[in-house]
Amino acid sequence: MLQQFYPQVFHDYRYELNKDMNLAAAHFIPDAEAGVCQQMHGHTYFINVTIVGDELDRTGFLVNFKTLKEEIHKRYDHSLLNDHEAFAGDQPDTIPTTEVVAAQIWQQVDALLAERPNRPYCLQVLVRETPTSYVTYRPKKEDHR
Ligand SMILES: Nc1nc2c(c(=O)[nH]1)N=C([C@H](O)[C@H](O)COP(=O)(O)OP(=O)(O)OP(=O)(O)O)CN2
Ligand SMILES: [Zn+2]
Repeated sequence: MLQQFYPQVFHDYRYELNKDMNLAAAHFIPDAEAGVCQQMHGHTYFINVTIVGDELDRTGFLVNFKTLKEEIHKRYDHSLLNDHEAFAGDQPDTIPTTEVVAAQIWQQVDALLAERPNRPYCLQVLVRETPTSYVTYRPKKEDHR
């Protein structure tokens, strides 16, 4: 299946965890460049997050798969993305394009992981908006905690 193709990130952490999820959401891109996508429309977004680390927590997890799903799926499923504060502005980094959605999910997941004593790290977020279009977001070296 097309959605099961993942770009590999090379690293030397001991553990790598991947969590897939689907969510249904609507959006619109308020710019003439977006053509028909200026009109509100929906997607079943496919999301994959890649988490790495050298240490596990006391449960033997890098991070619980369910925690990741709750953070992302619960927030955005069956919502209009433009209604969320992060996507409500008119600056390029607040328009709910696939690129910005991927970057925003990275920010959220990074904030969540920063609180964990075993310090896992999100190395990649993949957001597929349609069967033919996806974006991967990878933090720069200077974003590393
Ligand atoms: N760089 C980006 N380009 C476009 C985005 C985006 O988020 N980043 N988004 C859109 C629209 O929201 C649209 O929903 C998706 O566009 P597209 O892949 O063109 O959709 P199609 O299903 O029509 O693709 P086909 O391969 O032509 O069937 C537009 N551009
Ligand atoms: Zn769209």
